[in-house]
Amino acid sequence: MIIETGNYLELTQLINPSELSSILNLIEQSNFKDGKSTASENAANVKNNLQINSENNFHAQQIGQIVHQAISKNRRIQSAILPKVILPPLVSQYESGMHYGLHVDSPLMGNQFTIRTDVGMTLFLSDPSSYEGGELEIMTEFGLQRFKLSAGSAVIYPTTRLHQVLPVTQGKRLAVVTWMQCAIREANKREIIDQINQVLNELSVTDHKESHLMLQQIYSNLIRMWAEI
Ligand SMILES: O=C(O)CCC(=O)C(=O)O
Ligand SMILES: [Fe+2]
Repeated sequence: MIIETGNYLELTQLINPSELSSILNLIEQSNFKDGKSTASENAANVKNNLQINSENNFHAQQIGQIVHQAISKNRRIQSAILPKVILPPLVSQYESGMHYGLHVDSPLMGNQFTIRTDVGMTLFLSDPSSYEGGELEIMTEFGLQRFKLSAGSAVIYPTTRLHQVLPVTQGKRLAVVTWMQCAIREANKREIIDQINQVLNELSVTDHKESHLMLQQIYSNLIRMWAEI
């Protein structure tokens, strides 16, 4: 029995190749703007990239829908993150020489509605061999972790951590970034809920019907105790 655990979720192929090419097509029809416009004052000082903003942009809204659907049907995300609200995503582009220095994301975000940002997500859109640099580097509680994932794969991480996008020195890095408010605010509680859910899935294919039912009750009651809706 392997229980996946932790607050850094790596999702291989969050979107499939056809969703990826739809997103890339939509991006081709959109215009990028200076990314400083969506950063808080402190972050704007270290932010040097280009962005497409979902608000008032039809193509970006369609990208948002594809990403939203992929998040909603992904069982690992639903189990470990319990998203309550997902922000309309931003599409970002880093060309050679661009980077996003060490920063902390705003705790509250959103224009049409405000969410508390519990976790952030980067969905990588470019083939990692097509650009140099551009790793997402997070100062985790276990030390520095770098992510440069395959096109279509994503990482979700606690927004409480300082992070940066290292300079792109060659090629172009495209990514979709978004933030979520979780039904359960604290990461350590979400981890317990996720672990129970994984044991429940293991038990569901065995004959331990009473244990399964009992654990389902514990799982449900803990969510009732901890969720803020
Ligand atoms: O592109 C990324 O991997 C993360 C970008 C980021 O940190 C941000 O937009 O706040
Ligand atoms: Fe960030």
